[in-house]
Amino acid sequence: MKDQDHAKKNAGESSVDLIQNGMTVGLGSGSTVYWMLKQLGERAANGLDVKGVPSSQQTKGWAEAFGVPLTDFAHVKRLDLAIDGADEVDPQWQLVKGGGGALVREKIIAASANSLIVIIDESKTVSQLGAFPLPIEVVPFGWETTAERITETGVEPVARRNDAGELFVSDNGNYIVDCHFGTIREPRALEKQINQLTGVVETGLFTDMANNVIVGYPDRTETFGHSS
Ligand SMILES: O=C(CO)[C@H](O)[C@H](O)COP(=O)(O)O
Repeated sequence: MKDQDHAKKNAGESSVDLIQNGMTVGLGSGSTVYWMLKQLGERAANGLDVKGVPSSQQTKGWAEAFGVPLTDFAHVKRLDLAIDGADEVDPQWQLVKGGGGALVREKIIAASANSLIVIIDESKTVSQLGAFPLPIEVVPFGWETTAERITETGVEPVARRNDAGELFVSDNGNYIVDCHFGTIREPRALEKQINQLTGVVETGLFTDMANNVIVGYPDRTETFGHSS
């Protein structure tokens, strides 16, 4: 296993220690979350009473494979906590997410949780957001015009495609455009600006949402936040 994978594994596994008996937990998406799910499945098998709400079809599949009991928003209105990865985390814990294309459901889950725990390997920490292309989910109808409106923010959006070269379709049936800002100086303002554009479903900027950040290294983790 590569050092980065060890770091992701450490961060993912360590986050499970914050899950208490009886909790309902939002389950994020991505390769760091994979390790969290694996560990959570083991804890559930050993008697931890927990229910998860998955943020993507991929997460749902992994959770089922690992034996993590699942529920949905038809049955729970609030989550005790959410655990999710990120593509970039700045010193104020503003996040860029959506590299895996699950940003809309991830944000609904984060907004419904009493606490958001972000699990990352050390490579995700940045002094300023923007090097990672910001994903924006857009409605398919007239998406070209939505992309044109997004250029008002000073960026040329690039439609995400799958390996076959077709437009990538999210779990919600929408498209994603990736925006190479380079530097995002005011994440809060940019998040608001983009979300007001007609045709935009959601952006991968998650501002003022994270409560804890667990940074994984190949040999340890560091936890930052209210309970650290
Ligand atoms: O936002 C996400 C998916 O939409 C992921 O949390 C993000 O891409 C990080 O993924 P990984 O843990 O695989 O590096």
